[in-house]
Amino acid sequence: MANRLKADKAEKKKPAKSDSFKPEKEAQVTVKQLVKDERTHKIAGAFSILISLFLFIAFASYLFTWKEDQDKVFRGAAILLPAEDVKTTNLLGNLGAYMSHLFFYKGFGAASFMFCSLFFVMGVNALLGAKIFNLWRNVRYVIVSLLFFSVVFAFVFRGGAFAWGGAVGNMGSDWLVRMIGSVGTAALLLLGGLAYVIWRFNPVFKAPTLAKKTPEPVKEVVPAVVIKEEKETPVVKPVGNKLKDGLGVLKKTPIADPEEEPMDLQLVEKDGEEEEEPWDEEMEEVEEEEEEEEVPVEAPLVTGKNGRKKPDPAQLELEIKSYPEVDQPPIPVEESKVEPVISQEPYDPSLELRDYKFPSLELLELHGSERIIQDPQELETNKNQIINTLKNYDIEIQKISATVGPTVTLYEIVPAAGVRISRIKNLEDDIALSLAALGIRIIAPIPGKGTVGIEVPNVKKTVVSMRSMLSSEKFQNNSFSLPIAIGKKIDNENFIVDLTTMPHLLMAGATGQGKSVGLNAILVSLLYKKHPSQIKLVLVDPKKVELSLYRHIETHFLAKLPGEDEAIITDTKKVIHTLNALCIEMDNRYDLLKEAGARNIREYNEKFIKRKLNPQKGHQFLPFIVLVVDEFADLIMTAGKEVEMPIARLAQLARAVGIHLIIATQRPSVNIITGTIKANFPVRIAFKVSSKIDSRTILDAGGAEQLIGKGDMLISYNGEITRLQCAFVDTPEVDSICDFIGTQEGYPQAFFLPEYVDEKQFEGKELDLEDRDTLFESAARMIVTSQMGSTSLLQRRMKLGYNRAGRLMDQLEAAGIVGPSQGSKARDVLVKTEADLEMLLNDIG
Ligand SMILES: Nc1ncnc2c1ncn2[C@@H]1O[C@H](COP(=O)(O)OP(=O)(O)OP(=O)(O)O)[C@@H](O)[C@H]1O
Repeated sequence: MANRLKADKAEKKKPAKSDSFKPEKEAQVTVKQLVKDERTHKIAGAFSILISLFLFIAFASYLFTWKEDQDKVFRGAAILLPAEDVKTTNLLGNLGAYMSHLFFYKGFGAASFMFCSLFFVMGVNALLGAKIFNLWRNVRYVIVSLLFFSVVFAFVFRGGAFAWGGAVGNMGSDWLVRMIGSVGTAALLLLGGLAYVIWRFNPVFKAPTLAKKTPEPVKEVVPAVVIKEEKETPVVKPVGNKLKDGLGVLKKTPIADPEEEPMDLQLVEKDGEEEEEPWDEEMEEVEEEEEEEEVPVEAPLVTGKNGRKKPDPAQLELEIKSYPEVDQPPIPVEESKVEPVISQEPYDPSLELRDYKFPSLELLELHGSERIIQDPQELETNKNQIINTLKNYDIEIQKISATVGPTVTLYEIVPAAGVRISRIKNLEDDIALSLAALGIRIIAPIPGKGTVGIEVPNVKKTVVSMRSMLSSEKFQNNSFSLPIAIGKKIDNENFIVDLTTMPHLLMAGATGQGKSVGLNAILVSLLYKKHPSQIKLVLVDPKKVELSLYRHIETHFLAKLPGEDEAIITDTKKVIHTLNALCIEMDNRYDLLKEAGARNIREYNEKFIKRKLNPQKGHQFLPFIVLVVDEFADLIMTAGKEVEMPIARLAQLARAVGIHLIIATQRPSVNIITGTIKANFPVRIAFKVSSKIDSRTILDAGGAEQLIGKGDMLISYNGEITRLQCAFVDTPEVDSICDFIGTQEGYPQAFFLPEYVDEKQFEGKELDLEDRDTLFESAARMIVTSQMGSTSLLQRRMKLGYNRAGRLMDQLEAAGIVGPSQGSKARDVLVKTEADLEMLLNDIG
């Protein structure tokens, strides 16, 4: 330390004789050391403050006593000598009178008060050992003010007896009057003063708008609330629109998609408006300066004149009406007025990767002809066989129709009057046996139809290419938050749904039946529709090969634990950590939502985009997180409850905060797909499984054992079981998509999940400052900068679990940075400035 001036070396050299009992000797202290010593600084600081006070009192007193003392102080410094018997009336005696005379009369007049402020600033900085005030700025101000005001005072009070401007002021004023005359001097000084005020405060000069009629919403925008809101977030200005619309380039969905989109499998929903909506706006940051705080208020007017960004009135009105409730809670009236301003400058989460290009459909292949092959011969044979078989069981048919799908054909039968459908259901196995064909599934009755369905595999099957699914109208123009193209139904309708409405997905199937292809289809759908800022994937792949292709997109789309090399998790221990980290992320997100008064991620992000949430308080745009586990059985076998519990917790609660799970398993037995898991995964997919029991475990119904493999699947969705042919995307296609994305500029690193620390590691450990948490210093800085001793703030900002954040807080308390816990209230922050903190951190080393 600088203030430790005892010389250790000199002491060491001394023999341990009688000398050792002597007190330590003062070492030679050089002037340089003395000047650097902090005690010297403190003394100088205190002295400087004292001078400032002294001058202030003396000057103030001088204002009243100058007349009486003037003839005495004219005698000069002699009045300070002991021999002189002179007594002045200044409150601070002869010295006070003399100094005031010096500063006022011979110096700068009343402007001399500026010296008090200068000494005060220097004193405070030196005494506290921190740059509380910017010294050079103050010196500049003082010099300019001394010169300016002394001249102004001298000019204004010309001819007065009191030295308002002092010698310097008089000199300046006289010179100016000689040069440009009195009027010129007055004008010049006025201009000088005005120029300073304009430069410093940049006031708004408004020409009276007599004839102009400003549109109402813009006029309403001025209330104080707007200024306050915009103050908290950096102001950004949209300057362009980059939405691409050409062939082969997919349109993006808006970030704040409606989460509760009703699922209608029959209707292809098109949202024409979406194509026109600007999405990816280039934005440029405007420097945040106190003086420019009014810019947001003026912004709509200014940008309104800019041809590119001027919203037409209809659009404005639409925006106001579209979010009436979101703005309600705090101050309904003001908020609705605020709306038009904010919506003009929304936050753009894609800004950081504004040049990101979505993969084009050219990267996908068409696997064979997309045309469904209808073989009339085959249809006729099957029809006859069905009729004959049923006749054998005394079941008469009224009508039979066929729908040819990509893999199977559905024969729909209307039984003759009097035939009970339950009878056909009971004969299901016998009929299947008689038809002697693989993959027959009988649906009796077809829900909502009162007919019986018999699905018979086609001899020639059609591969459903991912490309045809993604180029479909339904995929391109939907308003789903997380659209996934799964496959084609028997009637050739594309099965495209919103993952957020599922909200989680369980997938099972024996080996080689199409699970991995199914997972790829889902992931590819998401990659085609989502910007890297909108979604993050957590990939768990115990088999180590299935998902490894996605490592190329790590910095774009993957999330991982801090400090991990690999983003794709293959190790069971790390899976447990990751799942727990996701639970922490979920809890943190719930805190954010609560604070924002939002019910789900959609509302939250909407508010964030509209800049209604302050990033300083830990708010940020929340991307969706999709956890994909390929081979869940392996994990459950090795880690059991440790995996099951966090998965169940996430499945129960994570939907509202935008975390969705997709879990695949080869072994759909009851000890793997437990009741807890099943209860929380309402949507389940079954590829071909080896037994009816397995089928029941997944779907609560048989049938999956009769599928024919190669992506033939059943999905239990909304209480209905539908047969689909899964979309096919081959490994090279996935590879080229990942390559295409991977070669583009990504974020500096993968998205970090909160750090999860196994509490067992800390058990029994004493709180020891020597053994501080690695995040101690960053936590200390964050707490001191924000001056909020809140554990939940630490949790959110640093993405920590409650326990770790709590431990950090205890360590900060032990280090004297925050005060003791005060229950639900935030702790007091004892260190007030960053400089103090740096000193403290240095001290505790
Ligand atoms: N939707 C599909 N359309 C056409 N063929 C498919 C489809 N899905 C899978 N296949 C065929 O089945 C093969 C095996 O599929 P996949 O690798 O997805 O099986 P899996 O269930 O993941 O197997 P494992 O559990 O052993 O990894 C694929 O290589 C492909 O030839």
